[in-house]
Amino acid sequence: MLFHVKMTVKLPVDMDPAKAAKLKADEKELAQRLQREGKWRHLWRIAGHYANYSVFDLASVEELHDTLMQLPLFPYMEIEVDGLCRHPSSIHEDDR
Ligand SMILES: O=C(O)C[C@H]1C=CC(=O)O1
Repeated sequence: MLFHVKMTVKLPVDMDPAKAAKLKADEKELAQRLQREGKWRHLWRIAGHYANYSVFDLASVEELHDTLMQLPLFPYMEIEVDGLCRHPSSIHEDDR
């Protein structure tokens, strides 16, 4: 199942810079592992915002929920999710 996810990161302005740096490093490590596993298919920065548009390819809504909750930055994110399905006019057979 494909999911389009918008993540907007809102770190507290008074967060300890070392704590913020650790959270970002841990987030990057997990994000790159999930990309290597084929679960996090796209990761795009939204220009001008500390936010991203992502596409996840996961087995279920439960797996999406668990994956998002594992993200180190999860407590500091606003997350919007849309489920995706194949468009009847799409010419790309590998769209799922
Ligand atoms: O920077 C972000 O958009 C937040 C988050 C998503 C992946 C990652 O490495 O950090």
